[in-house]
Amino acid sequence: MTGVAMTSPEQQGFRASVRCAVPDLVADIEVAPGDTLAIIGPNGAGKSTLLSIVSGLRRTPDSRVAVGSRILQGNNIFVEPHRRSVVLLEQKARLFGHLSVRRNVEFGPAAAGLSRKDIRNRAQRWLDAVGVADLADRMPSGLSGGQAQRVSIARALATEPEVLLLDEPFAALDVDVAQQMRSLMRHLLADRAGMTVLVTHDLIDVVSLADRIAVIDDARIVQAGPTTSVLARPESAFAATLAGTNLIVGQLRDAGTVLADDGIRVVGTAAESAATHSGKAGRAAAAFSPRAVAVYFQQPQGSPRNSWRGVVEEVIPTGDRALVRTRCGAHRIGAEVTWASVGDLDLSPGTEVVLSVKATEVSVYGAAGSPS
Ligand SMILES: Nc1ncnc2c1ncn2[C@@H]1O[C@H](COP(=O)(O)OP(=O)(O)OP(=O)(O)O)[C@@H](O)[C@H]1O
Repeated sequence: MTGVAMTSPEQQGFRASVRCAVPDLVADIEVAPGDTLAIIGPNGAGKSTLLSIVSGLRRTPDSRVAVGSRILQGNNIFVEPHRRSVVLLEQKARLFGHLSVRRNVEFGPAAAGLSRKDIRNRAQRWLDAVGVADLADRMPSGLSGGQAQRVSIARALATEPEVLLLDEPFAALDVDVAQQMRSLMRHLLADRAGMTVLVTHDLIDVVSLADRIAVIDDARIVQAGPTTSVLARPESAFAATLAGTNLIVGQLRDAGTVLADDGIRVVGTAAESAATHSGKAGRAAAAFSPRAVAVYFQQPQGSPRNSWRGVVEEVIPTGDRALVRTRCGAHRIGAEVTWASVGDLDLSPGTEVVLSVKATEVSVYGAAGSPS
């Protein structure tokens, strides 16, 4: 990707063409209205630098940033961060410690010059939307980490930004709280007409929230495309590691069951409550580790709830074990097994096998995006 045209009024999405000398960073991104782009990549790849430039917190002379025909940076224009309608939400909730929860959420609408009544209404709407209305009179020091992050989401969204930037928003939270927040965020994003850029290291964040992915490595974008395509055909070591988890995306049939387009049915454990676990258009993802996959010659006894016929494509050494990559329908499923099993089953490319996974080893959660 090279220079991004910044003046076409037909293009209503968010576009940034980032050029930074120190650190040396070149990255062009585009996000369509209503979409979420995940930026993934190893530590030090340049993700946070990218967000700081598009939010206007860091000024680099050659970068260009626009939302539709509104230029935020470029053509001798530099819009200050608080006037961009771009909000950055970080890992750590940064609430104003001297203001109550309600006042924190009212801050943005008040700064935008809304009437007192509109400020109250808008803050109340967001306090309700993120489930913290009952905490409105508390001070930030009296909140748990998860509550504080909910309030900071309400505070960010109460400004109704055109562009929401999320920098590892759940990384500092306990696993259960992170899961609740992810589910909340997915619902908020599904209703948003604005654009979202999400920086994350977490596969579940990517699959739950992102329509598209840009993989950044060594300060360059090395792959970009729809989430499921990039994860199915990762072109960088980082994306491949992230995609190392077996992932089957399809329609949610009932709580914990995903039916993929090629007919593979996966029964798992719903990671979220029944009311919230399906994503856009009823899409859901089932994820399980290659270590949870057992390989047999024939249908195993006791008929486990997940068993699929497949053909071995590759046997890859991973130290004291082997990763057996198999093709099942349109999917690739990896199984990590001992070398003794490789020998006993005589596994090599072309061997027909039956794979099985316990439902308790499979996490099912709502997925963003549509099939690619
Ligand atoms: N102001 C600066 N001056 C010089 N180098 C910087 C500056 N800011 C960041 N860097 C360097 O630029 C590189 C990219 O940093 P950045 O924080 O953007 O990476 P990241 O992808 O967000 O990493 P992480 O996943 O660890 O947060 C790193 O090597 C970092 O040390």
